[in-house]
Amino acid sequence: MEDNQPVAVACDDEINDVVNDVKERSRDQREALLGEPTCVICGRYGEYICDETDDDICSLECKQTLLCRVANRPLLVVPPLPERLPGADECFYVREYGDKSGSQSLSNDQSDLLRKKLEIHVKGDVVPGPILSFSSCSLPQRLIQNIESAGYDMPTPVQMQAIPAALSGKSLLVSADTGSGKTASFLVPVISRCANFRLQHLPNEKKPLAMVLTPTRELCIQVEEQAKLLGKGLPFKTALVVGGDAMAGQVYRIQQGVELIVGTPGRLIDLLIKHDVELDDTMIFVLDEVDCMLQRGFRDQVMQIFRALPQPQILLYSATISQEVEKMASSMVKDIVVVSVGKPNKPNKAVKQLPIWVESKKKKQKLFDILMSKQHFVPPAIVYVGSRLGADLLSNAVRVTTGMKSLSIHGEKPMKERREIMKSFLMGEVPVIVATGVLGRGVDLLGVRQVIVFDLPNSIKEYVHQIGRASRLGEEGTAIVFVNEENKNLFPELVDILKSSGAAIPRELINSRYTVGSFSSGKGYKKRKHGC
Ligand SMILES: Nc1ncnc2c1ncn2[C@@H]1O[C@H](COP(=O)(O)OP(=O)(O)OP(=O)(O)O)[C@@H](O)[C@H]1O
Repeated sequence: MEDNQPVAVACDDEINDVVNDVKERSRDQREALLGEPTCVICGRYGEYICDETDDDICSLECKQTLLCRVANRPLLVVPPLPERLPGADECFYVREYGDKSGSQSLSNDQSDLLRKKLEIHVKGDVVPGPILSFSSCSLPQRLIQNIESAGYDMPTPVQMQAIPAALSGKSLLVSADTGSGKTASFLVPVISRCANFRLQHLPNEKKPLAMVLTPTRELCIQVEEQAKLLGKGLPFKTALVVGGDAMAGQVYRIQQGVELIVGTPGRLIDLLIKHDVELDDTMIFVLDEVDCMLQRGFRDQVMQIFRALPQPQILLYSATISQEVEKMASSMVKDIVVVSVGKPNKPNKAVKQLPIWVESKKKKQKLFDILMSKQHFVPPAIVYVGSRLGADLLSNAVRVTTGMKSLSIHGEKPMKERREIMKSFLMGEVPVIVATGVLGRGVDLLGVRQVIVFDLPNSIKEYVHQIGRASRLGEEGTAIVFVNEENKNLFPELVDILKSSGAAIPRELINSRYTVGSFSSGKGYKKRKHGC
């Protein structure tokens, strides 16, 4: 594949198959699963988008009903778009006091003070200062309404800095705690720039304008769902491109015209190779969980997609970013701005870590004890294990021993089942989920306040992400962590993390010969006073 060339090769037969696949009747369409768009008429799977209204629909039949309804609807019921949105390359950030929204923007000194107070660190030239409200950076009015409807009264610190910086067109490498609102901090500028672009250019041009890649299907589903919510009523459509769902529907959706593609790298490459998708208007490329996306395994696919794009603005995000990732990011684009909020690569302070020394053969019993203890178990909880088979076996054992409903989730399960499991977990029907790394990063599991790390992952980075599932936006959560000699490779870093979080450290971990060196220069760790 040549640099900057579309990856895809047209295949008319396949495209015809896709077009012919459109469902005629509502009853031909299946029920919607968790995270999928739903038909605005009948509630089934919203596989298509009605061009005239921008609504999700399941079939030609429902499209017809929708159009009839809209034709009879009083005019004002359809929310009006703002008369004129600012251009994509206009400066969105208002520096003076008292912009037209009535909100205030900050002087340079005030910006510096606010950054210091909120631990916002910025490296790079001419970076716009932080914003104090969503209305102070000239977002489309409808987007501001959608942000309000989502219940976001104020931007979080990472949003305060990353939104104006991304709106100014700069490429960013952003790190901030798990659960700190990073997703909206890239979606808001993506939606704003895409909607403005569409309003200013030929209405019949429908090539994708932005792309978000993430490592797992679950995370893609969630990001697309949030993008749809925030982009509602704007010229902003999305396509989800993940394995396990039929490619035909995904291709059809893209060919109908979308602004944003959210996908996993493998399926996206596959789709781009087999189908003709023109990427020459794609102006924003987002890598969520960038450290994972630039690791061996994903890196080649990610770079292949990146090279097919015409020098887009890049937005790279994670809670854990190493110097190596920073170097790679700088090699992707010149003048990248680095934003970090709080202490990089550290666990979220709102998660209380409770490490327990448990020999491998006793781990199961320890888990059952916790799950059966009213004092220690806080459902719904996620139990992280190291293997797919381990996840199946352990959730089975939890069911048999505790009598509690428990399900496992991992990459070998079919997509449909994974969606259903997530749905019943999020609806509170299942108190325990045993998961591999597929639920370790990025997923926003509202309601989860307890994580049990049964098998420590291979790296401390993954550990930081896993325990991060126990807290969203600073709400307190706990992470019970099983440790034993088998995790000796992680001891120095683990002890470091536990020390810096003020967690009690098990005696066996402190005394281990694999740890001892790491204490020689350290101070102030807490010794465990009570056994768990
Ligand atoms: N400004 C805001 N006000 C209120 N809630 C918000 C705001 N921004 C985001 N949220 C909510 O906070 C939660 C966490 O956000 P999000 O999932 O984006 O975190 P994250 O930083 O991406 O975490 P992770 O690193 O774990 O992926 C979500 O439920 C989101 O809807």
